[in-house]
Amino acid sequence: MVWTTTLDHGPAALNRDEIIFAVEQPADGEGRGGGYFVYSLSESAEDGEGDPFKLSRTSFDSLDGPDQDVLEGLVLDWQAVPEYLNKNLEVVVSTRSGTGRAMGFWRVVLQPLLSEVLGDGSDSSSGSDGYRSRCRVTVTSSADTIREFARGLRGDDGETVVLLLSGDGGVVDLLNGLSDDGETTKVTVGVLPLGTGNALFSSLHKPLYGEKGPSGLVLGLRTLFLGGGRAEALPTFRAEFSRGAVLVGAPGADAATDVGTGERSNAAQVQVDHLIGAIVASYGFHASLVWESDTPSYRRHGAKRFGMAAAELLKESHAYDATLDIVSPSSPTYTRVRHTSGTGNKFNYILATMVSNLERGFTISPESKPIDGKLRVVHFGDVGGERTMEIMMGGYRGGEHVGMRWKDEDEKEDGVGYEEVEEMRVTIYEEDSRWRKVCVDGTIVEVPRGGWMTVRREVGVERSRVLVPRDVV
Ligand SMILES: Nc1ncnc2c1ncn2[C@@H]1O[C@H](COP(=O)(O)OP(=O)(O)OP(=O)(O)O)[C@@H](O)[C@H]1O
Repeated sequence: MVWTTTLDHGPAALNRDEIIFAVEQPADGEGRGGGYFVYSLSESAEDGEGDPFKLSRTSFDSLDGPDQDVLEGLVLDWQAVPEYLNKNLEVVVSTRSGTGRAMGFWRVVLQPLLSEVLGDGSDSSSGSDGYRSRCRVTVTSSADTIREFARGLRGDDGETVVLLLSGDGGVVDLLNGLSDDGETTKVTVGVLPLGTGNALFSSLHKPLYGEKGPSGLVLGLRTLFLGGGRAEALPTFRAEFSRGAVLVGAPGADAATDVGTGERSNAAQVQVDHLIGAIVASYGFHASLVWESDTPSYRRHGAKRFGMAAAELLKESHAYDATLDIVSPSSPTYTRVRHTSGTGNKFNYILATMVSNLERGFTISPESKPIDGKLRVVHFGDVGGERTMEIMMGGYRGGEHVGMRWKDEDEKEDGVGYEEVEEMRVTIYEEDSRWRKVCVDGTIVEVPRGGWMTVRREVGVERSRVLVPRDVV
């Protein structure tokens, strides 16, 4: 464990983006002591060498100095720690998320901070038994661990807070493990972004992200410890699949086992009839990219794996044989979506989302706001690899792709479709199973030829609550 306590640095020694929070130290009866402890986190590059995390505590007499404006907004009052930190804490460490840093983060960063803020029960004179007696840690050992864990929480009456050290896959595992259509569960989830894309986290924190600024983990810790008790209902959608749809594990890995939503047909194929999601449901380039980039050799590269796998996929420039029908908020029936590009009846991209960002720097749905509960679809036709690339680059420029339009050689006009929907249905006609993968929040499902996926916004359903940063919603 790297736990560096630095007591002799002045304010200029701190990197303001690394500051998590500051706490005031009580002075003794004679006015000695007092001042502040400032906690900060430095991280090494995800795919770099050396210790990934270093947590520091620095002592100051006062907050005066160059970082005063930042520090004053980050003071944690010992007497007013967020009320959810006094509930049962369930920490979930997802060992396979991202580049495998979750366990290190728990040991080196989160556990010491919980001890500092809540006490660890070792000081009997404080009269507090600390957080340890009400904190349980679950470390994943398989693709089923989080679902199993979540099943054990069903029916929770609001007394549990899950601190999820994972990416989006952990969120969807949790939601689906919790989801039992007959029972309500009231857990509150705090996400510490240790996955690759971390779309949900990045979208919830988007208003706080600048060009540079604090890392996702620093922001996640600020939300957790300074959140001011903000836990909001997490909007969700329900994806349903035609008969014969199966869950697919990462390429080359053993298939996932039972998801609690379908029946097992054999060891490698688990039937699935529906999944609950909160982030994204897609078919085409995005789903293929998520699936094909999930190999150990790509994973090693962190978020860069998407770009690397994208380059390979774009070379193939596959046009997906499918139809898309949508139900808009103003119409009760399905309308067929058509594009004129290329063959005129194929798609490169179909993606429904409830969030703005798929990664911190990649805005897929610029109109989406944190927790707005709206489902939006981005789609385009058979435009080829080069134009797909141009469109995707618009996502890295804040979502400029959604306004893109063009004319092909035959003067046919087309563009990127972007609209709010209540529901969408994708029907897939591909022969080769490689091109029949759909993605729900990172989980891959293979749909049979002629089969479909529908995605419907859930209205009036609260499956869990999620911690949101102060001043965002
Ligand atoms: N030890 C393990 N063995 C197999 N699967 C695991 C293990 N630990 C976690 N998992 C699964 O791996 C998946 C990790 O997905 P997660 O989304 O958290 O990371 P990611 O794919 O890197 O990030 P993102 O989805 O944000 O891009 C989860 O579905 C989780 O259940």
